[in-house]
Amino acid sequence: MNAYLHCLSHTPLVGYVDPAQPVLDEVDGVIAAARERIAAFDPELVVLFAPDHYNGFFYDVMPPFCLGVGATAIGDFSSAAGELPVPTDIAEACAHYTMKNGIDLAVSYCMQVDHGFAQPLEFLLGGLDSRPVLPIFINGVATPLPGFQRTRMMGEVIGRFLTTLNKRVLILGSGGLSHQPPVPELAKVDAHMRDRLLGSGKHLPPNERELRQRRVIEAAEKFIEDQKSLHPLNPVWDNQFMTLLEQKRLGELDAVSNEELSAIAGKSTHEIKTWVAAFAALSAFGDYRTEGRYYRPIPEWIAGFGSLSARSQN
Ligand SMILES: O=C(O)/C=C/c1cccc(O)c1O
Ligand SMILES: [Fe+2]
Repeated sequence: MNAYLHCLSHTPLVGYVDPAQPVLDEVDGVIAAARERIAAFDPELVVLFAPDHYNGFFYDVMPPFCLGVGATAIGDFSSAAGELPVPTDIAEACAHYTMKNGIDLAVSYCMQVDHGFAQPLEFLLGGLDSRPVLPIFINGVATPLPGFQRTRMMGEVIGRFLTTLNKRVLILGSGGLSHQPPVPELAKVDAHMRDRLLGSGKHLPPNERELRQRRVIEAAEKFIEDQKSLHPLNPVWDNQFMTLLEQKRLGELDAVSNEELSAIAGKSTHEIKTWVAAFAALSAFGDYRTEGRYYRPIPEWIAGFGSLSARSQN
């Protein structure tokens, strides 16, 4: 019974607005090394905590957490599209266990996911379907958001469930660190976008999909020139956060409110709750040791870009 963890920033801007070649090579090297460690661990099951960006979850029903008993990636930007291989029996057992243990976890038998889920599976495992996956959505953009404490508790319960399986489990967290790309906010949008955020955005017409992606690409191009055009990246916060995880001080984040986090590091930084859930799940396996820590602010990708592995010690 052991577990391996990897948390990785994602960004759909890879291949659209890239940093200089030496930075690309550096990131490629970091990801290749993580992929090798994961391959050596040879996971039998992957648990993936990831957010959504108004591609699968909308304000018709917006859960803080949702387990996909079935899930399909839409292939936004250049991410992979297709069905995720979710083991139904394990997913259903996980949902029951989690609900019985005090966490209200929504379930979806047809969860639609985007690059937030697809990218780590592609980068770290070579594709969407290489291993059985339990995909767990954590709302990181649509207020009201879950807080750090609740997210940590959810991760701990999922982790306890995983320890019952007697399998080699890979736990992934996808997103963050500091960043604020141009994601629409319900309180600020016009009637058309409001309708999209309330649910009609689930099947965007191709021209609107193209416009949406163009808006993000243009924001990245502008951000390279003017780092005040979006909320600035915050390497100090990002490094403090990674140190907290390394030092097993997750609980200290409970005191940070969502409003504070948005102000410190940007409104999409809530994606780091996927890292908190992942580390909390790993902690259910006992002591852990981190490895492969990497961080670099990459404005081209609108991302405080981080990568961190950890292995359970028993
Ligand atoms: O518009 C989107 O779908 C999201 C874009 C984005 C950009 C940069 C970093 C991220 O984590 C993103 O999801
Ligand atoms: Fe994101």
